Amino acid sequence: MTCLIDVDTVSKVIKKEKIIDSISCSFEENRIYGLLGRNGAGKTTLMKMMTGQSLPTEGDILINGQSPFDNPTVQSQICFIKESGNFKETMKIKDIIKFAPAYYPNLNKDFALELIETFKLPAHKKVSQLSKGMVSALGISIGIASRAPLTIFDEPYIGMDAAARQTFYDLLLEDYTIHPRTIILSTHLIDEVSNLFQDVYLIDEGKLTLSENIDNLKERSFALKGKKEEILPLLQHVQVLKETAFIGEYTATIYDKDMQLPSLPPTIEKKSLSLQNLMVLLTDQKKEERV
Ligand SMILES: Nc1ncnc2c1ncn2[C@@H]1O[C@H](COP(=O)(O)OP(=O)(O)OP(=O)(O)O)[C@@H](O)[C@H]1O
Repeated sequence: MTCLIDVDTVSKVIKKEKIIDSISCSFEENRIYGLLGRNGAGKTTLMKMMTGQSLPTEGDILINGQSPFDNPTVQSQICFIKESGNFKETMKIKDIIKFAPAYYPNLNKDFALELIETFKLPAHKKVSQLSKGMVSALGISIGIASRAPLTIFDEPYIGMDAAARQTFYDLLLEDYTIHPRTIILSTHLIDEVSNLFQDVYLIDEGKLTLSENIDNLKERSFALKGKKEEILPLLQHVQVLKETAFIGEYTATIYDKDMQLPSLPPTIEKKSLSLQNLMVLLTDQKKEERV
């Protein structure tokens, strides 16, 4: 697998505040990444640096070995769809599609028009005349049709209803299967999209606190339910995220990163954890007291 993006000890200071704190990670070619984290964690700030919209204060970001900043060759390989402000308000949808290949050389105009129709967008209307959900659907249509080797969506579906969001996920996956590319999706609707992700990166207060393959994450995070005296001795080498006790029944929610948990007796019930719950627990500032 070829590395597309190399983020090397990157920090970003804005107005004397360290927003990104020494992040190192890489993004491989043709994989789908979930970039997750709480509000204000630093996801957009990192994506702006990866797309060359701002420079790191320290460290380097390279796309195929080159800095994306002020680099039209690299920029032409990137499509970054933000939660708003992607298009000029005065432009009509049909003109946005007409001129889009100038920015995204791989964009397939016919496919873009097909997507516009799928989302029932009025091609003759200006962006300023569209509803919030329609503007988001326009961004998503351009993002998918761009077929850019690096396509980044930052919370792209503000105002879109559940059915339209599902259409987005289905179309993205369908087109990715035929035209693989690196896709990074930042979202708070984690469970809705978790099936799309191949890898998950979690940012917490500017630091990269987790980078893991989705199958590993699913396999290694769960809740154990049973008698406290039976469960406690098993928790020596795992990360305990939460403990609860209710009428003699004890539950420990754990992340067993290094697969250290011994085999379980039949008296202990093992329940899987949703990705959303895992992310909430991993970023929970008020760590639960032992019960
Ligand atoms: N131009 C700026 N001036 C001052 N602070 C900024 C600026 N841009 C970002 N920040 C701060 O950086 C932090 C991270 O912001 P960022 O937008 O990267 O978070 P995020 O993880 O994308 O959040 P969300 O999920 O809410 O979109 C926040 O505390 C934000 O206030």
